[in-house]
Amino acid sequence: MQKIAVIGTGYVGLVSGTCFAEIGNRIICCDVDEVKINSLKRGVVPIYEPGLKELIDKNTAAGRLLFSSNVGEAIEASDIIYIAVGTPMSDTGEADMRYVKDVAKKIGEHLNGYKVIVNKSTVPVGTGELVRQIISNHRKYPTVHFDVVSNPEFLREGSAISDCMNMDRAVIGSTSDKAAKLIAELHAPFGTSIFQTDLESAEMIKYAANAFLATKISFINAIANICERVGADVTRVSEGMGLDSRIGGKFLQAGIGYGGSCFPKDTFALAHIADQSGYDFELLKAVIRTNDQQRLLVTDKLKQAIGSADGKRIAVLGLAFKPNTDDMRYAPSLSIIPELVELGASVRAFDPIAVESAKPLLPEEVQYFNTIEETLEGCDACIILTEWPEIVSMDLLKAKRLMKETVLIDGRNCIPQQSIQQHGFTYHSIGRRPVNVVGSGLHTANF
Ligand SMILES: NC(=O)c1ccc[n+]([C@@H]2O[C@H](COP(=O)([O-])OP(=O)(O)OC[C@H]3O[C@@H](n4cnc5c(N)ncnc54)[C@H](O)[C@@H]3O)[C@@H](O)[C@H]2O)c1
Ligand SMILES: O=c1ccn([C@@H]2O[C@H](COP(=O)(O)OP(=O)(O)O[C@H]3O[C@H](CO)[C@@H](O)[C@H](O)[C@H]3O)[C@@H](O)[C@H]2O)c(=O)[nH]1
Repeated sequence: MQKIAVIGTGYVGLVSGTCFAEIGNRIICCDVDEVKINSLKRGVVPIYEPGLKELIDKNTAAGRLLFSSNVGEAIEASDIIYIAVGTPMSDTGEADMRYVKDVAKKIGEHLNGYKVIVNKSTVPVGTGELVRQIISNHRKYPTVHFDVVSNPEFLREGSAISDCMNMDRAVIGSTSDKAAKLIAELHAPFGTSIFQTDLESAEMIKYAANAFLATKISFINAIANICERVGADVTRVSEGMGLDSRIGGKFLQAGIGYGGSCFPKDTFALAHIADQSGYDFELLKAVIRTNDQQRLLVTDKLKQAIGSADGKRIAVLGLAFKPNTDDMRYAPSLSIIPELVELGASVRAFDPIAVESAKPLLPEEVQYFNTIEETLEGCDACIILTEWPEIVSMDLLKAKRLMKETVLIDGRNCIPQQSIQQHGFTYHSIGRRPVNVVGSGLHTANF
């Protein structure tokens, strides 16, 4: 049993802290946000993540998982300190390091014995060294030692607990073999394979992994755009490509591009790190540009289908950046809906979970509904932005009866081809070819 303080109870701190408690450690999840900590103490979980509330309840009841807004006390009472604070995108695109620096200072001030400081936040190369310096500069007891480890997090929102419990690998970077071994042992109950390396390489692995996944997405989106022009079907193309084990089928789902709390900011941050190092990462900059352009396709396709959006009633299904989360960070809906409102459309929105997080971020003219059916009533077109299971399996026959015009813009290529064929929608996708159109070069069809 290790005594661990996890500093920062955002997505990563809360999920990884809870998973470390689940395997028998004593965890104090701490945060400067007292409102968040107080709600966690009352059993109210501030984020939506399947299975998280149940796991938190179980581990708090067992006394293994505690919450505190006294960060200093949590540091003093622990042997391993995980830094899991945010590193958001700054105005200039680089990672904003102010929270990591604040925490490092706090650790220095409360270093009352040997501790291993582990960085879980996604940070530029060199942060481990920076953290070491800040702690040293603020040490109350200069003879007390500590080691710094980089252990980046690879969980995905929506499947975070399973990702944490069944990691493909734990990346552990440190200059201290003793500290690296301690963190490797911490992961043993998960059965995780360990990849041990130096501090700087561990920090780079996280950015490189996210940038590579983002590249796969932008690549398949570019292929989808070509498919539309030449009459191929991107779904079949990505399936066929993915069967090559050197390529793999994951992250080849074409659509309106990536959003979320990580890919947008981490691609920008890596491009910035590259610039600073004197290397112009043109490839990554093209990935970012392709992603920005991809979400513009929605309104282009809408105009193509219904002409002007002015005065039209448009249903938007799905607001979160992906299913199974209420996270709205860099969600495509945040740029597409304001554009629709600007074009004069009356927007009716549905999301099974994310409405409350979305409302403050969207124009006040947007109307929200509790069911897909209510949302679709009298609409001139329906746009799918998130592939929630209830949206993917919506009753298209009912939808057809409720809507004024049966126009469907599927930004996630998620509606089964057969359903579209059966129900006579004017269907626009991102590079899919309707099943009954052979070799026509068309990407839209009226059945
Ligand atoms: N969200 C993800 O899915 C994910 C996955 C892998 C890695 N990451 C990385 O992990 C880090 C955390 O991401 P997140 O989404 O959990 O962040 P978040 O922004 O949701 O939460 C960060 C938390 O840190 C707290 N905090 C800020 N300064 C603090 C301080 N001085 N002391 C104590 N608490 C403080 C904030 O109040 C907030 O609750 C980021 O670097 C991110 O890139 C995120
Ligand atoms: O084939 C695909 C796969 C994903 N996406 C989009 O890409 C974004 C990110 O999806 P996903 O990676 O599933 O979610 P995140 O929770 O953002 O997780 C990513 O970002 C985290 C934070 O760094 C990392 O820990 C994870 O490993 C990494 O997958 C979402 O908008 C998805 O819709 C696609 O468009 N096509």
